[in-house]
Amino acid sequence: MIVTLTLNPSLDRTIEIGSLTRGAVIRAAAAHLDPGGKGVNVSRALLANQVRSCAVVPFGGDEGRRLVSLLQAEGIDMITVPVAGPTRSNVTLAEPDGTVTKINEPGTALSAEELDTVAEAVLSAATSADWVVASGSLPPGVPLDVYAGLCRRFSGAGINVAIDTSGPALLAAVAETPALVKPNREELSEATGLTIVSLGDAIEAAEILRARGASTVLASLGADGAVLLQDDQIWYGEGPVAEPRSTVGAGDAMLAGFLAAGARGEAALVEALAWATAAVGLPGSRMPSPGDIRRNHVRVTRADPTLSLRSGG
Ligand SMILES: Nc1ncnc2c1ncn2[C@@H]1O[C@H](COP(=O)(O)OP(=O)(O)O)[C@@H](O)[C@H]1O
Ligand SMILES: O=P(O)(O)OC[C@H]1O[C@](O)(COP(=O)(O)O)[C@@H](O)[C@@H]1O
Repeated sequence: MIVTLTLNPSLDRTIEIGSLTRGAVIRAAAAHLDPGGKGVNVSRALLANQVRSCAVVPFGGDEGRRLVSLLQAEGIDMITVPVAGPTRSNVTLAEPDGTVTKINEPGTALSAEELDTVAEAVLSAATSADWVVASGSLPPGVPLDVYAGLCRRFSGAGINVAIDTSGPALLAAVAETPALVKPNREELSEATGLTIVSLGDAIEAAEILRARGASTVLASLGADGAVLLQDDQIWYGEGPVAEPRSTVGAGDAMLAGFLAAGARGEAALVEALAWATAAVGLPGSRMPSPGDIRRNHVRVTRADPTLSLRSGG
């Protein structure tokens, strides 16, 4: 069983447009509303593929109630924690060539009492968990070491913790030896100060995170695929997407696929890439179901550090 924690969930509105012109009136071709936030999406992807999970979700205001009703409609197993501030809304502008522009609100502050209640919910759900996934940005006022505290709490209890966040919260968590971190290219670069233009740069940055405490690093590299550093092995993989619709949630689908496949080695990386590339082909942040996921187009090999990355760093 996999417990996910999303301290800063969102209502995700994805608006499909022809092209983005600042200052213009842009007529949208389509719009999608999805429940969002990184841990929420991991749970949605797991549910869509019949893997048991429990999502811990603070919610507030009209937006929060809408979020909970969307998650209920999907049949998500969750522990919801009512909080005073309204849940945020995040907007993505998606262009036909796959370019996305994301506007993520900061979210509203959680009080110390609310945070304690959320932490208790995670502890109670985690009694039967193999993994706890702590994912996404922190709302204002939440201590930057909150994920680090979870790592300390659960590594003592023999429960694996996966972290997908950025900035100081990522650095603090890495120091508490999480089983897994899933940075994207920007997060890797920010965490290490390295500019990442080749696979070798990404590997060097991931090695730094491992030296600081992360056991396994699954680094996603956008259209360039992903690299996995685990034990003494380094795997690289990618998969083509015939028609990109929206990359929102692709990283979350990747993490879900990796965990669903047992979180080890080449086979788990293939699964992670199959789920991520399937998500890119779906509108909004829709999570892929078994019928969307194709594994035979994913190529995973031993990593060649000299490989140049195509997409911008
Ligand atoms: N434009 C794209 N084309 C093909 N695959 C993509 C594209 N963008 C993302 N992906 C897939 O989704 C995964 C996660 O995307 P990425 O942007 O790195 O993470 P995040 O969504 O966490 O920022 C990538 O490793 C890749 O497999
Ligand atoms: O917590 P953050 O970093 O603001 O990110 C939240 C956003 O990320 C998402 O979880 C998508 O994440 P990815 O595209 O990184 O997989 C959205 O659902 C949500 O709006």
